[in-house]
Amino acid sequence: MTTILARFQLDYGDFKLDVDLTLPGTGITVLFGHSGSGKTTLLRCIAGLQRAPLGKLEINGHVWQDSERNLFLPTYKRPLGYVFQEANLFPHLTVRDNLHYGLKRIKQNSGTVKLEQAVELLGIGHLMERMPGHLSGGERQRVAIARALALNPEVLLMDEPLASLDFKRKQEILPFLSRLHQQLDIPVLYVTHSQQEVAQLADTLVILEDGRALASGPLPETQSRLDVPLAQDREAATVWQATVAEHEADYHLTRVAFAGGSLSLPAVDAEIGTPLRVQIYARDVSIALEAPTATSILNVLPATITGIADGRDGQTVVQMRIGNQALLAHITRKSALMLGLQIGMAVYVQIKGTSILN
Ligand SMILES: Nc1ncnc2c1ncn2[C@@H]1O[C@H](COP(=O)(O)OP(=O)(O)OP(=O)(O)O)[C@@H](O)[C@H]1O
Repeated sequence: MTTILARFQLDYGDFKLDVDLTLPGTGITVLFGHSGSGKTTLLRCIAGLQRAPLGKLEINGHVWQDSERNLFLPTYKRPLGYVFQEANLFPHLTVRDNLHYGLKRIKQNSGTVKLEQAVELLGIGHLMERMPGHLSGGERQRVAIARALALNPEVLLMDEPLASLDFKRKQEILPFLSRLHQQLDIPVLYVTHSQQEVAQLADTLVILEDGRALASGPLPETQSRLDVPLAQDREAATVWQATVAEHEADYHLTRVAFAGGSLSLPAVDAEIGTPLRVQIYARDVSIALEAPTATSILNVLPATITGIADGRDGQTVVQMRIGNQALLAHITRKSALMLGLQIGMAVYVQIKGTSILN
């Protein structure tokens, strides 16, 4: 399996970047953190737009930087796509010409993504003869992403590509981004400070703070780590990858399977086997010591407590595992004491609500 090794040390005076990351060579890795945490600086180091004095970067086994050997591949020699916050299309060229621009310098048909496939994936076939000035912000950004993909990159770097769009446009474009990682093998490094984008897109999450990686790993594990601030947040949630297993038409329900069992959800219009992302807010999870026998809640699952921490405002944050899946619960401190919750205890979780993200 391909991996991305990224080790950088850089000093701007007030700000220092110091990261040592091993990231998967597939799927979407979200670089998440507050403004000023170093997300863009890290992405620029990976692109070679910023040269970290101490740095090692290896993509797919190819070394793009190794300061010990004084090796630094300039940006134009790095097979990458870069999507910025603003689409940066040439205003005097049609969408078609924008897409073809830059293709001349790369070997056609040598890689995994063809221009036609990028156009199809981003749903922009009907826009090919338009000028950028006649596109919506979301359409412009889709063209910019297709243009980056058509370069056949070994890695796609995206720096807050939705930040300049309003809520409605963001919602329009997110499904296209989800499709990228379902249908392409290119690793995507995606910068955002939006928890919603993390939930909808991330396979791997890197949490940056003050130029350092506080945590890095698969999304549900990283979201539910008790030593990073996300788990304490009022909007704390865990996102599970699941697949549609069965439709219970009489009840208007769909059963989805995940690594630790199955969940009943309000009916989903999707074929059996369709992958789904299911978000479970920590506030929607309650805990019982015995299997509740009389309850209206459909999703009751056996779990093991793996961590307990104080939360805000009289809350306790409980980290659990259900099969291979991590889950967070926010319960009152009083309930945690009354139940005598401890690490290693076998409990039952009741999930009051779920939301489907794709
Ligand atoms: N060329 C530079 N010279 C000096 N300081 C810089 C330079 N570029 C960025 N910085 C500083 O480095 C820090 C990290 O900036 P960076 O843009 O990487 O953060 P970010 O997490 O992407 O923030 P945002 O979400 O606001 O874009 C900031 O304090 C910024 O002011």
